[in-house]
Amino acid sequence: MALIQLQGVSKTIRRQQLLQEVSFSIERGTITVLTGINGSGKTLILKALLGLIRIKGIVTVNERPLQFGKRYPIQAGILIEMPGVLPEFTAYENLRLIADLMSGVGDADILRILQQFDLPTTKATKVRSFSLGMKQKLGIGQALLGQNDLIVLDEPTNALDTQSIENLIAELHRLQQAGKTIVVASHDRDFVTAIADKVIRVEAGRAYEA
Ligand SMILES: Nc1ncnc2c1ncn2[C@@H]1O[C@H](COP(=O)(O)OP(=O)(O)OP(=O)(O)O)[C@@H](O)[C@H]1O
Repeated sequence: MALIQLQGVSKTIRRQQLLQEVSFSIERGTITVLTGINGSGKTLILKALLGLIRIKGIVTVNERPLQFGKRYPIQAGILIEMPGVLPEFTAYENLRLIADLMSGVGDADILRILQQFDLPTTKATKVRSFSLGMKQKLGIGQALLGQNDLIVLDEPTNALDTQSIENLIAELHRLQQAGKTIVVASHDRDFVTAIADKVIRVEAGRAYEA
């Protein structure tokens, strides 16, 4: 049974049809990757399946239709567009803020994420002094923290070095083994090949199963 299904999803903004009859399913415990050139519609599809934009068509989660503006039915960790990190706080404090909103996430979980992505664990280093790649890794860490059923990452390899991409691949495989469902948008071919169970090619607002 699919965790998420998109059926005939279309989106028009100012008379421009940006998504056209997008239909595909996301199976539980799999890694689905949306790939395609800049502006093809990957981010809009991610927003549609998260109920973040109003659409025509149907998105079901656990076989129930999603309703715009209603609470999302499952717990999701999300990185879309710029990472939402607070510059005056340390990496630990940024993750702690999210952990405090969740139950059962302790210091050990936070430290494991910091170590996995080679981020400073000290109280001295504020995020304001982080490089672009470090901020991106912290944004990924925010999405991976906690017991999320679904993890959605938009272009996670942006600004990451080779070692960090390898760490991310290992972490995504580990999460998949733990039964998480992962959806990623990426135009990084090697990364896509390394992680994808299913590839959805997005072209001019249409989606094709590769
Ligand atoms: N709020 C909006 N208003 C008008 N056009 C929009 C809006 N959001 C997205 N678009 C347009 O929709 C198209 C798809 O955008 P989207 O962000 O989904 O692309 P993408 O495939 O994620 O691109 P990238 O690889 O650059 O992240 C683009 O042409 C974009 O300009």
